[in-house]
Amino acid sequence: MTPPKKPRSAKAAKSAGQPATPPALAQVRERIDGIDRQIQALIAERAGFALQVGKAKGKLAAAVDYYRPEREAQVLRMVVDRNEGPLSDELLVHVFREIMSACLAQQEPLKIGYLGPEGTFSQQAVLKHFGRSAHGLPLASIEEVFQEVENGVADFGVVPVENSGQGTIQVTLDLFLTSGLRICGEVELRVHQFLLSRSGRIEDIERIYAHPQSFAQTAGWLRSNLPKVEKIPVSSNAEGARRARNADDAAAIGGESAGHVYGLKKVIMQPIQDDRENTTRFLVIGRRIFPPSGHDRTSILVFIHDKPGALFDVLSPFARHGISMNRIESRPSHQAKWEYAFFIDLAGHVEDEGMKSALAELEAHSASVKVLGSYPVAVP
Ligand SMILES: O=C(O)C(=O)C[C@]1(C(=O)O)C=C[C@@H](O)C=C1
Repeated sequence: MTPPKKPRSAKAAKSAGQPATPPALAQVRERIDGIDRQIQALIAERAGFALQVGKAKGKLAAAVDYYRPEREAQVLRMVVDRNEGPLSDELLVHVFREIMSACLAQQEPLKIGYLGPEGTFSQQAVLKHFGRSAHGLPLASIEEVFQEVENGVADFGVVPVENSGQGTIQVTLDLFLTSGLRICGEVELRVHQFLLSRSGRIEDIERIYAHPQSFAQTAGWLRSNLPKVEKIPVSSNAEGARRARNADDAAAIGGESAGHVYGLKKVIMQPIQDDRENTTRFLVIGRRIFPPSGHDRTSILVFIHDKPGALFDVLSPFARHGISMNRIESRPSHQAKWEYAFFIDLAGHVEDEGMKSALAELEAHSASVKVLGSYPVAVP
């Protein structure tokens, strides 16, 4: 989380209307009530304009047609640019996402598929990106998330693609090899692992349930603090929390929301993962590519044959056009022996002139190129 911002100076604080000595509590609360009235009236006014924008888009079939991720990203970037504190960028972005989520849901809430059950980090990523007014659909697997977006049951899906400590989630990349879906957004989620149990008392714990990834992310803490406790791997952290709910001597490892959903207490108030910066990147998948937001990323898939200089031919058009590459990952193509697919993330949008030229040059050299999507870079 970005640290809360302080007013720039004593002068700034004064001009922001903060008096030198605090008035009595009742008076301050009166001021707060007045501000709340204004905020509420402004939110209602904003919701009215959002409805008007909706109408201006013409008669559209469903909520998915009103959704504009590029506009949402621009709104949130303006929030960050205006922020002079004392609240953090992350917190203000969260508040404005919720307002936009509610404004959009006035037409009809978006339906978002994710890897369930409830309480997973994927569900947290859905809430972070689409807000609480969207309707989450917990699904059994990442494959099912792709299927339900393909067949229109879900408007969008949210799938994990990489973790800062554990690397790529290969199932997700491989699904793009055959799917016709597009990437419409990305979400970065700071992953905080908590030790959760029914009693909340560390001395009661004799066994811990968790997904193997969560055991890996907390291995150091467990070695130092609970070396003798039995570790039982399960299919998801939410499943571990479900099992821990039924026993006094068991605990689970998982996100804060798994604790809420399954009624467990935090045994330790702080997260217990070894890497404080532990972050997972998720992709938003949908059925189309949206226009540029002004700060975008493009993901492409390039199929090449194993021949000398093949990788050089893939990379050089982007270098020639001054396009930065953020990530490159290779996977067997699953189409022909010794044929590879390169997943490449580039700075910019497919509608940019430089990107168009680079992609045209690339197509002339490689077996085939598939644009997976152009989407706004994650806002905090
Ligand atoms: O600007 C629009 O196109 C809107 O529909 C308004 C609005 C908003 O609340 O700001 C709502 C939903 C869209 O996803 C983007 C923005």
